[in-house]
Amino acid sequence: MSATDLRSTAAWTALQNHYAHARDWRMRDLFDVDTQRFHAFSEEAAGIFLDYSKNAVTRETMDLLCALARERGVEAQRAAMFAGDRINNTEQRAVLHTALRVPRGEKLMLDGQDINAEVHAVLDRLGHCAERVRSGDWTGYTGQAITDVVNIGIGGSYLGPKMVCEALRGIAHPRIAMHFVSNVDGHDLDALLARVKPETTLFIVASKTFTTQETMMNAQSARAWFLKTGEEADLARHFVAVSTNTQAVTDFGIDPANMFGFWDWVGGRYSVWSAIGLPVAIAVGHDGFREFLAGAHGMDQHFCSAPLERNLPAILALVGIWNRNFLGSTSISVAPYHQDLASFPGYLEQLDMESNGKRVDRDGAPLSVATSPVIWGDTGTNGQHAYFQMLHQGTDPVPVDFIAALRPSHALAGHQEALLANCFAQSEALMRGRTQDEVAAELQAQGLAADRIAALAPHRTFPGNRPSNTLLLQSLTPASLGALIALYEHKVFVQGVIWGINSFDQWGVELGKVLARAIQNELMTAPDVDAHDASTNGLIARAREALQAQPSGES
Ligand SMILES: O=P(O)(O)OC[C@H]1O[C@H](O)[C@H](O)[C@@H](O)[C@@H]1O
Repeated sequence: MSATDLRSTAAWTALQNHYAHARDWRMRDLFDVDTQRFHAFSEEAAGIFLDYSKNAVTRETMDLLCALARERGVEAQRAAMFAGDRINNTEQRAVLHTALRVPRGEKLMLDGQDINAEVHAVLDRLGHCAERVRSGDWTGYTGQAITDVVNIGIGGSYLGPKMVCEALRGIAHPRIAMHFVSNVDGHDLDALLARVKPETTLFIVASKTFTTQETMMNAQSARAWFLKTGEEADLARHFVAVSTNTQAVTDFGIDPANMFGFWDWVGGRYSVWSAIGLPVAIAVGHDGFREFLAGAHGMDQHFCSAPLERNLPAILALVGIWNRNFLGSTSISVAPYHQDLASFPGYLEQLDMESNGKRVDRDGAPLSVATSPVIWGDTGTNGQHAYFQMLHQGTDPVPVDFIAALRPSHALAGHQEALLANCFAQSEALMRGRTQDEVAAELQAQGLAADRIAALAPHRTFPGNRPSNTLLLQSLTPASLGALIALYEHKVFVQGVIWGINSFDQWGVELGKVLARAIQNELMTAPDVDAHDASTNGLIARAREALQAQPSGES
C-alpha cells in the first residue's frame, strides 16, 4: 500500500461529488421510491444476514465506495494478509490469525515452517487439556476435579475469551465455573479468591508477551495465595500458561509441559482463536471450540472470494467509511439484542479502536481524514432505557449496529418476540423518525389545544434519517459467533487499508506504561517527587500520604 493521500484519489473525489447531493437524502424517501430496497441492500454469508438498507446509500454510493476500496488495494492487501506477507510493517510481522482457523492439512509455509501443522499440534494439545479438565481426569492436588477456572490476562488475553465464554454459556460445562481477572486493581483478584478453593481451581496465566504488568502481578499474587495451602510441587496441577514467551513462563515456575504456545503473527486482539481460547475450549469442549473456528473460517472464505459488492465485511466497512468520513459520525453504538452478547461491544472496542485508532499512515505521514470512530454500547433493550434518548433526539447522529439471534436457546414464552420487536422498532424509529406534522396530527386527534400542540410538538419530533445496520444470526452458536467476530475483524481490516494505516500495531498504549513504572517507584520509595508537572506531583504526594497512613497489612 503506497502512502498516497486518500483525499487525492479519484474515487474519493467522486465520492465527495456524490455526497454533495446525497447529503439531502431522506432515507424514508429512499424506501418509498424503491420497494426492493431491503433486498437490494442486504446480504447473507457464513450464517449471518446483514441488512444495511437503513443507511443513506444508493447503488451508486456503494459502487463508488467499492471503487474506492479497489483503488486503495483492498483485494491485493487481503491476498497479502492471507499469504503471510509482513503487512504489520512497524513490527515486521505477518498477520495470520486467519491461519488459526484453517482446517488441518491446508499447508501454509511461513519462514520455512508449515504453520498449519504447528497450529493443529497446539490445538490438539489444547483440546486434550480441555477434555481432561472437563471429564475430571485433570485433578487438583487433593485428587478432586476442577470446579473453577480462573483466566488471568488483560487486553486481548482477556476480552476475547471472556466474551466468547459468556456468549456460549448456554452450552458450557455445568461443573466448571469460568472466571476472568484482568485488572491490576487488587479488588478484582481479591474478591475472586474469596470465592474459590485452591484445591479445585485451575489458573490460566494468559499473556502473549508474559511481561504485562497487570497479568504478572495478578499471577504472582494468585501463586502466593495458592502456596498458603498447596505445595510448590502442586503448582503444575493448578497453573498453566498461554504465551509466546517460553523463557518467561519457565522463569515464573510453570512447567513448559503446561504451556500452550502461539506466535508473534497473532495480534493480542486477534488471539481468541489461538491457545488464548483455552477457557473457551474448557467451557464448550474441543468440538465446540472447533465449531467456533470453523464458523470464522467460513467467514474468511466468504471474505476472500465474494466480490466487494456482495462481501459482508467489505460492505460493513464501506458503509462505515461513508458514515464516518462523509456523514461525519464520530461513534458507532453496538447494540446486541442477546443478553449473552453483553460483552461484545467491549470486545469490539479493543478490536476496532486499538487497530484503527491511528493518526499517521503506514509510512508515518499524518492522515488527512478521520479514522476509528468511538465504539461503545450495551445490550439493546437495556440501552433503550438509558442512552437511546440521545440516539433518537441528540444533536449528533450515531450509527447503530443492531445484532440479534432469531432463535433463542431458552423456552420462556413471549420473550423472544418482545426482544426482536424492540430491536426492529428501534431501527425503524431511528430511520423514519416522526415529523412535526405527524406529531401535531396525533396530538390533535387526542384533543389537545392548539397552543399545547405547538409547545409539545418540537419535543416529540424525531429527526430520523439515522443510520443503522441489522445483523441477524439464526441462533447464537459457536459457529455463528465465530463468523460474527471474523466479520468484524475483516471490517476493521478493510477500513485500515482504505485509510492507509497499519491496523496491527498499538504503539499508543506504550507511553502510559512507561510513565506508570516510574510513578509506581516513586509511590513506593521516593521522598518528595517533583519530576513531573504540578498536577502529577500533587496527585503522587496525596497518594503517598494516604498509603503511608494506612496501617500495615491493609495494602
Ligand atoms: O497478552 P499480553 O502480552 O499480556 O498483552 C495484553 C494486552 O496488552 C497490551 O498493552 C496491548 O495493548 C494489547 O493489545 C494486549 O492484548
